[in-house]
Amino acid sequence: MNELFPIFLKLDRLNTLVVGGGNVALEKASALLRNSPAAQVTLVAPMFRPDTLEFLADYPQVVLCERGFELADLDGRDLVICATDNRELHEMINETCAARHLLCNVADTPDLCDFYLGSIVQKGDLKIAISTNGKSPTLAKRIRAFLEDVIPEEIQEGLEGMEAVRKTLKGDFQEKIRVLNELTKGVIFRK
Ligand SMILES: C[C@@]1(CC(=O)O)c2cc3[nH]c(cc4nc(cc5[nH]c(cc(n2)[C@H]1CCC(=O)O)[C@@](C)(CC(=O)O)[C@@H]5CCC(=O)O)C(CC(=O)O)=C4CCC(=O)O)c(CCC(=O)O)c3CC(=O)O
Ligand SMILES: NC(=O)C1=CN([C@@H]2O[C@H](COP(=O)(O)OP(=O)(O)OC[C@H]3O[C@@H](n4cnc5c(N)ncnc54)[C@H](O)[C@@H]3O)[C@@H](O)[C@H]2O)C=CC1
Repeated sequence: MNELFPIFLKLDRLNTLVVGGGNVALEKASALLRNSPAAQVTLVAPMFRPDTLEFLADYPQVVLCERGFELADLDGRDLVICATDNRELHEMINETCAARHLLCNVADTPDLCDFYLGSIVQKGDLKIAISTNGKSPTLAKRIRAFLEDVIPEEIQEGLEGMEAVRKTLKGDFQEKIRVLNELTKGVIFRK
């Protein structure tokens, strides 16, 4: 059983630190910023790869610190993602995060993670996060591609229509639920 609890974070209101500036850091930073383009992200690393710098150039709010990690880098953070090639550093950061009640993800090291990143399907306002409980990120990627394929682009019109109806419904909560259930009965996934 997958016991992970999924939530959807507002990364523009949180402060995220990515430790590292190489390939894996780019993967994690792009997962953050493609989902939340206004995410407040700081990266710290003595070396940033050109691909990383090129990607981050589109996000002017992102802060880069070109030096090794320092403990003070954890001050004021909400989330920390470790993506260097230094396992001991990751262990130290992970322990410090635990002591400070900071949520920490260590790329490719499930044992040191408080949370995992998921595979994300995006269609307008619809977002689906997929987790395989760490069993197979590759299978998660395949499932994402499948869902991207089968969910129609028109889902956005459906969502906007429902939002409009929802705003017009006044009064009794139970009645509201009844009307909304009725309206969505025949939508896409007919049983
Ligand atoms: C536990 C977790 C922790 C975390 O990193 O958050 C984790 C752990 C590990 N990943 C590894 C490898 C790969 N990861 C990917 C890809 C993704 N990995 C992601 C998440 C997660 N990866 C979390 C679990 C998510 C879940 O439950 O499903 C995704 C979904 C999200 C993201 O990272 O943005 C993103 C797909 C995004 C997309 O495209 O949809 C690929 C495929 C590829 O790149 O093509 C490979 C190579 C092939 C393979 O191994 O499958 C290894 C072995 C490293 C080694 O061999 O050294 C470990 C460590 C281990 O398993 O022990
Ligand atoms: N590239 C990949 O897709 C995969 C990588 N890995 C492993 O993940 C690790 C990272 O891989 P890459 O990102 O490709 O390496 P990389 O060499 O591209 O990046 C490593 C980054 O860590 C930074 N770093 C090193 N010491 C630091 C410190 N004290 N403080 C802050 N930053 C520091 C470096 O400056 C660099 O930016 C490696 O151990 C690699 O074996 C595992 C599976 C796949």
